[in-house]
Amino acid sequence: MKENINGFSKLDKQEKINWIAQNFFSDADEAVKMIKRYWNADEALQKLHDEFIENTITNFYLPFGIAPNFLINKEWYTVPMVIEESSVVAAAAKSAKFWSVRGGFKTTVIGTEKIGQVHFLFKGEKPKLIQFINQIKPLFFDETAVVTQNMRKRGGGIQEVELRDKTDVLPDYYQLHVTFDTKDSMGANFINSCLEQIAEILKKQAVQNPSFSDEENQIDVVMSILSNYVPNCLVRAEVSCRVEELKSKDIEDPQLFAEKFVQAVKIAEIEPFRAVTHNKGIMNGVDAVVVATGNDFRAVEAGIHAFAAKSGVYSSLSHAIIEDGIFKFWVDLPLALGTVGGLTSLHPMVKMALQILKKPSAEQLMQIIAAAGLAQNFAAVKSLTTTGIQKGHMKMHLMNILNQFKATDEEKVAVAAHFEKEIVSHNAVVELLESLRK
Ligand SMILES: CC(C)(COP(=O)([O-])OP(=O)([O-])OC[C@H]1O[C@@H](n2cnc3c(N)ncnc32)[C@H](O)[C@@H]1OP(=O)([O-])[O-])[C@@H](O)C(=O)NCCC(=O)NCCSC(=O)C[C@@](C)(O)CC(=O)[O-]
Ligand SMILES: NC(=O)C1=CN([C@@H]2O[C@H](COP(=O)(O)OP(=O)(O)OC[C@H]3O[C@@H](n4cnc5c(N)ncnc54)[C@H](O)[C@@H]3O)[C@@H](O)[C@H]2O)C=CC1
Repeated sequence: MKENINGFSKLDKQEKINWIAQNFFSDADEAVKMIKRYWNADEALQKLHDEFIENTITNFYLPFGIAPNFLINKEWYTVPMVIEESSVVAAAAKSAKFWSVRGGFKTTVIGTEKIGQVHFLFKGEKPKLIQFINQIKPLFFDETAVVTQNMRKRGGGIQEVELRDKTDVLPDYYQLHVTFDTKDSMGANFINSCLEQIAEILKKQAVQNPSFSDEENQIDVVMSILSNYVPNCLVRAEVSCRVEELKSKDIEDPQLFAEKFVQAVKIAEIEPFRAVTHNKGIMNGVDAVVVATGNDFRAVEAGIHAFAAKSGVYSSLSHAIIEDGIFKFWVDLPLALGTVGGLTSLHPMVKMALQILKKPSAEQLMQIIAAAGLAQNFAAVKSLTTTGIQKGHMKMHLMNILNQFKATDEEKVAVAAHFEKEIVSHNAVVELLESLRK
């Protein structure tokens, strides 16, 4: 067995598959068959997917589910969700339906500012640097005009360039902290292109600046890159109703429910161990729509968790209160999203997801995703504070357990009927299957 290789990238697709099959599987032919079973029958479509990333050997399916009945700012949305975990789509759908008859979700885009930074070292006198940056600042806009012209026509572009002194935390370290509006694109490539040009302008102008010493002339640019921390690209989603209106099939005593729910959210606000799981519940909804719409889930995850820790202590992203008999539950999320660019016009299922969402702008998508996150969080915390999470989650997970034990259709029907009234557990399902098979 050979576990390392030089020049793997230069092999063709079949050679890559053979190398994997021969080195990691006792039955190489079966492994090749499995890899190819996941190829798309349409060769052009397969080629498109092959070319999204590097060293592609096959596809990896995730389910594409639908959560209907989201009423957001009085408009109906049907929300596509791509996720591997059972009960998430059901929970989102259940919450959406619940809130649709209680006024729906109200969402607001609080800001759309994106951020990028040129990180550089300057060994010299700070007042001279400040004066220099002020002097050359117009060039950052003028000399990037070609790159930014289309974005400016859309009403976006570079908003501000600010010098930030970081020498108290790292010797000689300064930043050009640049803010952008990238309209309907996430903007990573646009921002990085602008930043690299801004860095060139900075270095070129420094060399030519007569008031700098020989050392000050040599500004050392360490890197130029967007930040995925976007606290001012922020959206709020909220739901509210009179406490008594919370009464439903699972909520017999709405006052008690509301108080316990608020308490559960407070615990997530002050206790990081709980906050992480609480926020994971929010991300169940957020990530599923982020992935379905072809957005960069790593960027979204990184930015949101940094936001959750902005006070210095990791805390809940959502909040709840009861005020004057009104139950109010809301979430603030930083979300840098695109409805153009990236994979949005390339991946056929992403195009379909965006079509189902009625071709949203980036701002509309921020609001839909925030609503999906809040819906998910409501469902989870509602279950946690009433029945416990396992009842509903395991009900949805039942099919996975049955498939794991290769249950036949008849066995599935019999087991599902049995668990209509019983709580599902892995052991209970296995025992029942074994008794059916005797
Ligand atoms: C699972 C449910 C929804 C069952 O809830 P239920 O009361 O058994 O559902 P129901 O049969 O009464 O149906 C009501 C509605 O729920 C939805 N629904 C119901 N079943 C389905 C289904 N099979 N397929 C699609 N949708 C379904 C659907 O909208 C349906 O309306 P309808 O379509 O009939 O008009 C509920 O128990 C629930 O919301 N549980 C919470 C589940 C959850 O949060 N899962 C996430 C995974 S756990 C986790 O990762 C996070 C966590 C919990 O740790 C976070 C935290 O700690 O905060
Ligand atoms: N740290 C990070 O998050 C990084 C992420 N990326 C990747 O970059 C990609 C996103 O970059 P983008 O620049 O958004 O995509 P992109 O490079 O595909 O560019 C989108 C382009 O669409 C055009 N456009 C057309 N209509 C527009 C409209 N209405 N509003 C705005 N722009 C419009 C603009 O020219 C814009 O620059 C993602 O795939 C992401 O994974 C790349 C580098 C770093």
